[in-house]
Amino acid sequence: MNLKDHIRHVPDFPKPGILFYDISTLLAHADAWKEAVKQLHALIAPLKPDLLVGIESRGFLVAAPLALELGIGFVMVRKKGKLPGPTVRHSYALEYGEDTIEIQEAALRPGQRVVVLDDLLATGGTMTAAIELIRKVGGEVAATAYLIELSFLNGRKRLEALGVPSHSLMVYES
Ligand SMILES: O=P(O)(O)OC[C@H]1O[C@H](OP(=O)(O)OP(=O)(O)O)[C@H](O)[C@@H]1O
Ligand SMILES: Nc1ncnc2[nH]cnc12
Repeated sequence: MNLKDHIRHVPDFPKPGILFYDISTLLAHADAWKEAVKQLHALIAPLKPDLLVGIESRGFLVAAPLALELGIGFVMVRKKGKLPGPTVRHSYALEYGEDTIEIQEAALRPGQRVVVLDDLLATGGTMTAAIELIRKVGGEVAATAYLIELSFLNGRKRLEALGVPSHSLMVYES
């Protein structure tokens, strides 16, 4: 099965000039979605994380089923203002805008090894901010993983500079 057959390309969304890689079509196809989760499981299980972290919102869709499959917990990184109690937050730029994300201070125990999941790696701005937050609350980021990587936006290099490897199922080079 070619997972790329299940990704819809939408020009000029959410802004003129952006080609949007839509995972809705993958999620709606039971066999393709099951295959994607299976392939991510094969990449992540050998890393033996203590926890998975998912980034709101599409990252949740990827991290939650995988955490269940791995039999480990799942921690949310959310857009600002959504998490109760003490949090740390970080603002960042992404391919088509800017935003602020947060994690709860008590989300991780010091030294816990996490893998961070998102649906897509573009510039790496979102993931850089997430790594910053996880490190601030004492976590160790073993790796990041994605369904889709837009390699021409060089997110992987940006994360390598932080000492964090990236794994992706589908790579688009232009
Ligand atoms: O590598 P970057 O340039 O940072 O871009 C990647 C991020 O952009 C999208 O999130 P978005 O903020 O659109 O949120 P959503 O998941 O709620 O749709 C995507 O889900 C990644 O989180
Ligand atoms: N081109 C793109 N398609 C879908 N999600 C994205 N997040 C950042 N860039 C994106």
